[in-house]
Amino acid sequence: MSFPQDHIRNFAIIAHIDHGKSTLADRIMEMTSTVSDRESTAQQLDDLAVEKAHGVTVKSKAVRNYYIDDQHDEYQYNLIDTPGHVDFNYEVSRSLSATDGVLLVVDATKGVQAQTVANFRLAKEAGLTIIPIINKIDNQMADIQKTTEQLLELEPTFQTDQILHISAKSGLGVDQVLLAIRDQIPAPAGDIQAPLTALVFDSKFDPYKGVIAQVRIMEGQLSAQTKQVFMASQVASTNKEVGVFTPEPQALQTLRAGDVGYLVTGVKNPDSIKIGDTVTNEIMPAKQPLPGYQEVEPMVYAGLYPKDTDYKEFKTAIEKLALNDAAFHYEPEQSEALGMGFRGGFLGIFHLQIIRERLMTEFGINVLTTMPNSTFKITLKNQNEPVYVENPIQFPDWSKISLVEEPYVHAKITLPNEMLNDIMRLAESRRGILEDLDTLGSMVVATYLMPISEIAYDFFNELKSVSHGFATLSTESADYNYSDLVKLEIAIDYANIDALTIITHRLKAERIAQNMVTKLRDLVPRKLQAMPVQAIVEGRVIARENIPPLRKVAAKGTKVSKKQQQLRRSGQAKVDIELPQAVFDAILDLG
Ligand SMILES: Nc1nc2c(ncn2[C@@H]2O[C@H](COP(=O)(O)OP(=O)(O)OP(=O)(O)O)[C@@H](O)[C@H]2O)c(=O)[nH]1
Repeated sequence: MSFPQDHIRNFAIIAHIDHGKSTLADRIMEMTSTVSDRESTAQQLDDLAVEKAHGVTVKSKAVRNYYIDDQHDEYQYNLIDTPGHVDFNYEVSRSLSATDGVLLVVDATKGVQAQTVANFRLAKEAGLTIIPIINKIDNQMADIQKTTEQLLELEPTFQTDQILHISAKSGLGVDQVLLAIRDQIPAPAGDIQAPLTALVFDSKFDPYKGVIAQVRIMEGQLSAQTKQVFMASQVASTNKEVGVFTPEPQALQTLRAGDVGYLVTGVKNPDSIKIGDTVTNEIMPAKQPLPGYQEVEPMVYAGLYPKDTDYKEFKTAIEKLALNDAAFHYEPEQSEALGMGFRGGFLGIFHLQIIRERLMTEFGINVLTTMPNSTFKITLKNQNEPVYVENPIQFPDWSKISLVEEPYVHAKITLPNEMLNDIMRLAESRRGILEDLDTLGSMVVATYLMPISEIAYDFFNELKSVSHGFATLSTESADYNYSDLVKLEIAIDYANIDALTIITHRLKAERIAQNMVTKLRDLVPRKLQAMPVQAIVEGRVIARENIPPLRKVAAKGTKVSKKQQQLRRSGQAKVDIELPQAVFDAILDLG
């Protein structure tokens, strides 16, 4: 069924974590009879197994709903679900560009929180209509007045009587939300007769259908079985099907300007469709692509190695996963200790965990991940042009280096006023330099210049724990800056273990080295003879422990000769040492 544009609304729900976004989405789907009561299970939109396990929404999705208003007029409501975790901010902005307005949901028992502020800013920057909603008014702890004041501090142009009061749980007041969407969010613009431009805002790989893209049609129309071109990647194909999620996929003849839907691209290679690309018609192409999304740059890199899977199968899984996740980058890598694998690029540690779990749940592949690091910019003594290194193993010998720089970010931390001192201490311990301090009612936005490597490890979790979940973080890349970094290598039984090499700040090297050797002593599987674990920086052993032998009395003749030691160090004689994931996990905590 085709809808006139003025009967279409495209919107998203944004909120701080746990403020009730998914519950409201469920209720809207129920009340627009998209999903019948029978089908309704808790949190319809979170269908990836990982999302269930973490209780957060990882991938965006658009669902078409049909709303019949008080005048018995029928509207098409396209609801785009957005993720909540800070690592996925890029997905929020991407989903927002497919909408014309947002529902800003605030929990009445918690009030405006950090992610409320951060998401509000993203929506405002995108020029979207914002409908403020206070949720959980059924809860005894609800403080509607205070929450209203905080919303007015956030946006003085909000009118008190326009702020909606609801219980997403019981459905109370949600009818007013449906009316406000009709009355306040603008209908999509876009000429149906113009050449096609459609924005790809998400995509995934289906083993039977190939690449399926989610698109917002900006201009023109896209029909089933027509020839289309992806303007950035220059891939042309005849699509197999177009349609919408209701939330089950439902095929349609045509998607028109203003519609949000899916496109079975007819493309088999997961690599060739990029999120942010513009789809146009091959016969009547658009002159210009839409302004694309920002290329998402990884913040951290780590090695990914299959534990008991064939490399080819692993490679296919990685390719499919990357298609579904524009922020995940990868390239082949080889390690002496771990064999063939990939160097993955991620937005942060949480993103890395998600990828690891998705490989397990969606592909049944168990992977081992090495210590994450950021990119290093190194100027060598005899060269002018710097080299960029993403893998600690390729970090040059210290004697050849004249300057090491690492990427910094502007880290914007939004937090309640009274926590400022604690957060400042935390940021300074991570080499943060305060750049800006901005007050927004009861909240403060502190901006720090910080090395990505300091944020990549566990900064977000620490921030959460120091602020009891009240602070949020968003980052924007800054330039490279000088850092006194050193390469810390680990040798077990005199053999360098490449996968354990890390780059760290000189002032932290000794503490980290001592922690590493202590953990390795306990975690590396024992052998018949005792084995030394050494941490080496710039040719010097700075920490050492012994892995005890399996039995108290060492077998005779297992002592390693000086010559043998030398051969092992230079990699000419291999030692067979098993590295369980526990080793890498333990070292991850060292930050
Ligand atoms: N009392 C009450 N509880 C609610 C209401 N809305 C949501 N909740 C509860 O609040 C919790 C969080 O709700 P969700 O809908 O999962 O929150 P979310 O914002 O989608 O969370 P993320 O997906 O993790 O960002 C759940 O336990 C809900 O049952 C409400 O109106 N009243």
